[in-house]
Amino acid sequence: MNSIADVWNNVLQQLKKDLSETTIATWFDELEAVEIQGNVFVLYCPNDFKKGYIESLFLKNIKAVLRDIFSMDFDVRIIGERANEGENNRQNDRFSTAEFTFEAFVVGPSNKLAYAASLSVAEHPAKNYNPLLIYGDSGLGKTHLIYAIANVIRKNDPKARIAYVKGDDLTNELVDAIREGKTADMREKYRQADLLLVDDVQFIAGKKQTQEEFFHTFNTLYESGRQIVLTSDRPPSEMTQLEDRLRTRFEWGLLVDVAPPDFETRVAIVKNKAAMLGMTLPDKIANYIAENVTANVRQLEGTIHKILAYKDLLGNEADEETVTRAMQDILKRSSEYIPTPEAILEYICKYYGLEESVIRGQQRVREAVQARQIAMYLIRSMTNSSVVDIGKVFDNRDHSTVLYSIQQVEKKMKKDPAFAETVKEIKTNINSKR
Ligand SMILES: Nc1ncnc2c1ncn2[C@@H]1O[C@H](COP(=O)(O)OP(=O)(O)OP(=O)(O)O)[C@@H](O)[C@H]1O
Repeated sequence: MNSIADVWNNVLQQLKKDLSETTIATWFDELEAVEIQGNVFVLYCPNDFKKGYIESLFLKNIKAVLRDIFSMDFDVRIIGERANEGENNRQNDRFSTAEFTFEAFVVGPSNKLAYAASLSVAEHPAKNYNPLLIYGDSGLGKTHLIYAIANVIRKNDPKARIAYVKGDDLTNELVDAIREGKTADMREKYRQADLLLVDDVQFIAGKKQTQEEFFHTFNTLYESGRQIVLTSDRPPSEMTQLEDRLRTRFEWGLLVDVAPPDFETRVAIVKNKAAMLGMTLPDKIANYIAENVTANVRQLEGTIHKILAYKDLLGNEADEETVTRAMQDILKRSSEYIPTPEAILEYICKYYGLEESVIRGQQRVREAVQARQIAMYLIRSMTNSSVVDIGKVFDNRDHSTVLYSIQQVEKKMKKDPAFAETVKEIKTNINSKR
C-alpha cells in the first residue's frame, strides 16, 4: 500500500464490515483522501450536506478503521475546499454535477415558465432574454435553474467564462477589493464574463457603491452581447432601495417567477429526489410527504435525506411512522423559521403597549404610525407575505402604502442607529419567542 488513494480504498473496503454498501455508495462517493499530516488524515468533500453528515455520523467508523490499519490513533478532518482551489473551481464543480441540471429539475405549473425561459437562455445565450430575472421565495429552485443554465453553457462551450456571485457577497468582495486596491481585478473578473449569474441580487439594493459598480458591469456585459441571469426573492418593483437605473435594466429582459409547487409536482419531486439517492418510495408514502411538506422544495429534499438516514441507521423502511418522524423536525424548524403575520403583530402590540386595532387601523398618532410601519416592514422581511397581502392585514391598505411604509423604515434604520437597534431587537424577540 503506498499512495494515499490506496490507503483510502483500503479504508472503504474495511468500512463495509460496519456499513452497508448503499450507505457507502450514497455518502462516501464524493470523498477523496488528500493527505496525511502527522496523525491527521485529511479528506476532501465538495458536497456540504454529505460532509456534515459524515462528520456527525461516520467519523468514528473511519477512525476505527485507520486505527486497525496503522495501529495508531488518527484524527480525521474533512475539508470542503482544497488548498489553492478558489470559489470559481468549486462553482465549476457544481455546474458540472448531475444534481443541478435541467434533467434533474421537476417541471410543474408553478415553475414551467421559469424552466422554459432558463432553457432558452442556456441554448441561446444573450439572444432571447437578457437579462433573465427569476424571482420567488426561498427554496423553490432559482439557484438550481441558474446552475442548470451554466451547466449547459459550459457543456456547449467548455471555454465559456462563467462568473457566479451572490448579491451579498458582491458587496463584501467590493469592500475587500477597495481595501486592497484591487478594484480593477474585480471589474475584470465580472466584466470579462460570457455569462454572469447573480444570485439573490436584492441584496445589492441600498448599497450605493455596489450598485454603482454593478451598473457599469451590467452595461458592459449587456452592450457586448453577454448573458446576464439574476435571481431574487421579489420582483424589481418591490426592491424598494434599488436605484431606478438598475430597476429598469432588470426589467429589460424577462421576469419570471417560481411559486411553491402544487401537490402533483411535489409528489414528482419527492420520487425524483428519492430515486437520485437510490431509494424507491411507495406511492402512499410519497403522497403522504407531499401532503404535509408544502412550503418549499428544500424541505421536501430535507425530508428525503432524513428518511434515508433513518433507513441507514435504524434499518427502518420508509413507513408512515418513520416518515412522520423525519418530517417533524423539518416542519418544526420551518415553523421556527417563518413567523405568522399575526405573531409579529401581537408582539409589536405588546412592545408598544398598543391595541391591535390601533396598529391595524387608520390612527395617525406618531407611535401608532411607527409601530404600524415596523410591523409592515417585519412582516415583509420575516414572512413570505407580498405587499398586497400585507395591505389586507392593515385595514385593506393599498400595496403602494405598504411599500412606502417599508421604505420609511429602511430609510430611518439607515439614518438613526437607535431606531435600527429597536427594529433589530423586536425582530430578535419575535424569533426567540417561537
Ligand atoms: N422543481 C425542482 N425539481 C427538483 N429539485 C428542485 C426543484 N426546485 C427546487 N429544487 C431543489 O431544492 C433545493 C433548493 O432549491 P434552490 O437552492 O434552487 O432554491 P432557491 O430558490 O435558490 O432558494 P434561495 O433563495 O434560498 O437560495 C435544491 O437542492 C434544488 O435542487
